[in-house]
Amino acid sequence: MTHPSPRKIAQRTLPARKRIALIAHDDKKQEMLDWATRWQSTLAKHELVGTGTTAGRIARHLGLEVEALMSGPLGGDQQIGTRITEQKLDVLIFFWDPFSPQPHDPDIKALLRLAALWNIPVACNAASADFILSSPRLSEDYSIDIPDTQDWMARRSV
Ligand SMILES: O=C(CO)COP(=O)(O)O
Repeated sequence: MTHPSPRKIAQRTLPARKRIALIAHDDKKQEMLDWATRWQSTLAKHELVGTGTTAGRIARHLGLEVEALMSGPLGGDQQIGTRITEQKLDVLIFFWDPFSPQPHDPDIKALLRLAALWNIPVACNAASADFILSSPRLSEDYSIDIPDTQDWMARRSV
């Protein structure tokens, strides 16, 4: 059964101090480290979280505090997705690898779906991540449209 898309929207405010998720697939980890090194002082002003291996490497190499969730193949992408759904994450930086199939491909697809659904800024490569990190909105409160969950539930008849 297909569901209609949400009809009514609500707002939520992304705080000035953003909760930013950092994730990179193995062949993209060095690129993520290089990118994070360029943005180190900016990233240090925000709250960082990541899938296990990515978070560990960024914390070790850059000396930044990064909350490490489970490694991606063990469910880390789903944990990040849960944070998005619970409105506890504001930005997703995910350098996924377009050349290597991943055992947890359904989890990756689910994460990207939730990021699209909940309208948070997402970067899947370094250029997009540069745009997000250089935006003045990164360090300001910023209001986004999200689905109105109460309206959605009220219209469900099953
Ligand atoms: O697989 C990942 C994202 O899909 C990343 O997981 P790790 O950071 O543990 O390598």
